[in-house]
Amino acid sequence: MEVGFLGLGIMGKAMATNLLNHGFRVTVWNRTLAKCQELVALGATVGETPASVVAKCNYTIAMLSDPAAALSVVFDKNGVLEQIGSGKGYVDMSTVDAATSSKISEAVRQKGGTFLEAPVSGSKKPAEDGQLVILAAGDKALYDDMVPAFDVLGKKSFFLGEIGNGAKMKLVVNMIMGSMMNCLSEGLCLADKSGLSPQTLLDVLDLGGIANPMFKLKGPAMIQGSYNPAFPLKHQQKDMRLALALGDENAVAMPVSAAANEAFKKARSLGLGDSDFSAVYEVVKGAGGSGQA
Ligand SMILES: NC(=O)C1=CN([C@@H]2O[C@H](COP(=O)(O)OP(=O)(O)OC[C@H]3O[C@@H](n4cnc5c(N)ncnc54)[C@H](OP(=O)(O)O)[C@@H]3O)[C@@H](O)[C@H]2O)C=CC1
Ligand SMILES: O=CCCC(=O)O
Repeated sequence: MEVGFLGLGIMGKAMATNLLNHGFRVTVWNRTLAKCQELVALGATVGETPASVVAKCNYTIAMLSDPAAALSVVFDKNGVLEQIGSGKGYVDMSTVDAATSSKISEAVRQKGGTFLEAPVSGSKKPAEDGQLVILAAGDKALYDDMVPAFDVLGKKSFFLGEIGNGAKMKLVVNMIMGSMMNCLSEGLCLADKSGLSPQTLLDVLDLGGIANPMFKLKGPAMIQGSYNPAFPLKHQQKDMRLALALGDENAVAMPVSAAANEAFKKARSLGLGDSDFSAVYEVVKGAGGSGQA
């Protein structure tokens, strides 16, 4: 199967590499074109623009940072829309809001193409290992066509129905994850300040009912103050912002998530946007450290 791939950031690079390793023919494009060279070494071909990738491939996947990037790659000059049409499918796996996804879907369909949103749960390592969870919605025939690629990229894919449902599911999941990360940060801080070992706290958590892979993976690095980005904090804050807007639309009060969003915003203001999202621990430590015991 031949696929185009737009966006070679942390996730896109891992996903495109995986497809190449499994025998897919892949044509890549990235805004910073130099980043394509690593993929060329693995057998990829380079497209000079998103439009040229779509012209070459019947199926094109995008993995871009945020709604602005997702829209730009489709609607701007040399964008996807210039070449999309009958017989061509476009699959956006970026995390965006439902309105962004709907706008892209309508434009692609107006040109005769098909569209699927397919954001993913799982980070850099699951992307490298083909263990993502794919949350697809939109054109069912395109979903069926993409199953061979999804089987390589993920351990499970869901088809969630109409456009917007994949985006919303992803935002709900990441809203929960961002709140949990803040809660873990407060717990580590509280353990430390009250004379307990943060590592022992992690050991206790891992044996109980709230054990989870995120605490197990991120906790030890947080204790070391190490925030090598797997999931950049600026993207987690974007997801909190979009999830809170979804709560607003649906009149759902989310005070816990709103507080978590403030902590991520604060972290961004401290220059931690490109660090891993677990760097929100630095904000919690700062707040916790300013007063008397
Ligand atoms: N990292 C993770 O753990 C996960 C991330 N996601 C989601 O996947 C998406 C990608 O994440 P990730 O790979 O981590 O992000 P990165 O920041 O590593 O990569 C972002 C990509 O978007 C491109 N980009 C940014 N702005 C524009 C623009 N205006 N026009 C064209 N291209 C643009 C970048 O190009 P350039 O190289 O030129 O900057 C790069 O290819 C995000 O929506 C994120 O929320 C989902 C699940 C997990
Ligand atoms: O959007 C990023 C999700 C990261 C994860 O699921 O671990």
